[in-house]
Amino acid sequence: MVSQVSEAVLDVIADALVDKGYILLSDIIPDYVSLALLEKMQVKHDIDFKSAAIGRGIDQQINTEIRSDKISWLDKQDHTDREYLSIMEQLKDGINRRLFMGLFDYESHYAVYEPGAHYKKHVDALKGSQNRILTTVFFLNPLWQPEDGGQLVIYDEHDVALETVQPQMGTLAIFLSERFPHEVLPTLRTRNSIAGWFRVSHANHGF
Ligand SMILES: O=C(O)CCC(=O)C(=O)O
Ligand SMILES: [Fe+2]
Repeated sequence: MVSQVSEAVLDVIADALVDKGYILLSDIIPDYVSLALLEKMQVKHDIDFKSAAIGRGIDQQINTEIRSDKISWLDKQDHTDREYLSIMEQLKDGINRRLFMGLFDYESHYAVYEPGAHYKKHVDALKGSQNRILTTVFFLNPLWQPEDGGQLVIYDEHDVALETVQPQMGTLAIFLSERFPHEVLPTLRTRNSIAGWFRVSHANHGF
């Protein structure tokens, strides 16, 4: 079954990206999809999650002072992943139709933050190199409490905190990758999420 994102929701997302550059949504991904994704993460855990690296290409390195999550990339061939990716595809097309952003593809990974893990403040798009335009973070943690930590804090260009997002099951954050520094506060509970990036192609970007 492929779930549909309504035109009205796509309008809301596009308007928010123009007005503020980000949006937090809580009911865009159906529960049966979120539950399947969470179940898959829990089953896969310790099988092929790898320590996440920072940087790109030959500069890539693991630095647990900066980030200490473990990741596994989504795969179009997988039935459960495909359900999520098809919703992201609808977002891509809907946003492109409204805002002409030229979003071209989407890469995403599951991420597990074990107790104590965090990701220090950073910006997802390093000048020009990866063509990341829009970041998505989808959270898969039922019954999260503020005292569990692990919040996603989104800052503005002047490092003023704009939002402190609880990583609650079903919440999707979308923000412009170059504009918003953000961090994951140390978590006290195992924290599951899917981080993803809509990118423009090299050809579109003029490199
Ligand atoms: O999981 C989150 O809340 C954000 C993760 C993140 O910033 C990243 O993977 O780049
Ligand atoms: Fe990030």
